[in-house]
Amino acid sequence: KEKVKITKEQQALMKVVVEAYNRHQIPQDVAKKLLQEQYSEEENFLLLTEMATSQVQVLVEFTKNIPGFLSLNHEDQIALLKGSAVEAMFLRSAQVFSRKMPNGHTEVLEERIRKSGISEEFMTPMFNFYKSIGELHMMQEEQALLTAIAILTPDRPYVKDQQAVERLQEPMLDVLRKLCVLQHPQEPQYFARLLGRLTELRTLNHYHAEMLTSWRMNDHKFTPLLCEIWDVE
Ligand SMILES: COc1ccc(-c2nc3ccccc3n2[C@H](C(=O)NC2CCCCC2)C2CCCCC2)c(OC)c1
Repeated sequence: KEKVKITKEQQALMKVVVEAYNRHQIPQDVAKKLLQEQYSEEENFLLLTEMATSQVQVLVEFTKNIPGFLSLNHEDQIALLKGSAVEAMFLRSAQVFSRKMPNGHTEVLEERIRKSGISEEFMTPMFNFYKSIGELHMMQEEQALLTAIAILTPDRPYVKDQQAVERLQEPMLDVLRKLCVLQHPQEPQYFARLLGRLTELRTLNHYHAEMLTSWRMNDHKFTPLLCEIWDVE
């Protein structure tokens, strides 16, 4: 049985990505806000657009710290950010949702989200994803690397130099694979399950614009940054 070993370079790569991931956290905690009180559908939509706008800004800062990202062709940098922003947002939401909370808080949070204004048909795929992320009990290193791997997806629309993106994504996949073997020795399939979540994320991408436009309220207003990143307005 070959002894899996994380090299010095891989340790350094992981350290850079995890520190960037932890540095760029959402300013105030949306879960706390949602647990404090019930908001109207309009207030919830505003809260979502505010949180999502700040999350996109945080995502850009995180991405700039991914080794090699800033050396990519500039149009490709934009294509990767635009292509992964919604996935990164749902990945972050899933992590917020599956955080350990005092008894009963997760149920209250789920109820508040169910009643937030989002239409019924999207609840199942969204909560299935949140729960499948929760079941993995991901460490922060795994969360950071998985987010970087999602951003560095070579086959996003309009990416010209896919090989250059693959060359950045592969070392992340290698260190994540080794980390999974070392942290979850009893579960050889754990790495494959993590990557399976990225496939599930892509389906949420597909629903995203409709989730927003079908929010139970009139006159959905978006910030200019969200209009750029989301396919709305
Ligand atoms: C497009 O449709 C939707 C629907 C629900 C969510 C969602 N899922 C959540 C799970 C845990 C906590 C918050 C959650 N949220 C909204 C939010 O604020 N999401 C933030 C986005 C940036 C990263 C941190 C989370 C809430 C939902 C309740 C009403 C107010 C917004 C969502 O987040 C993409 C997008």
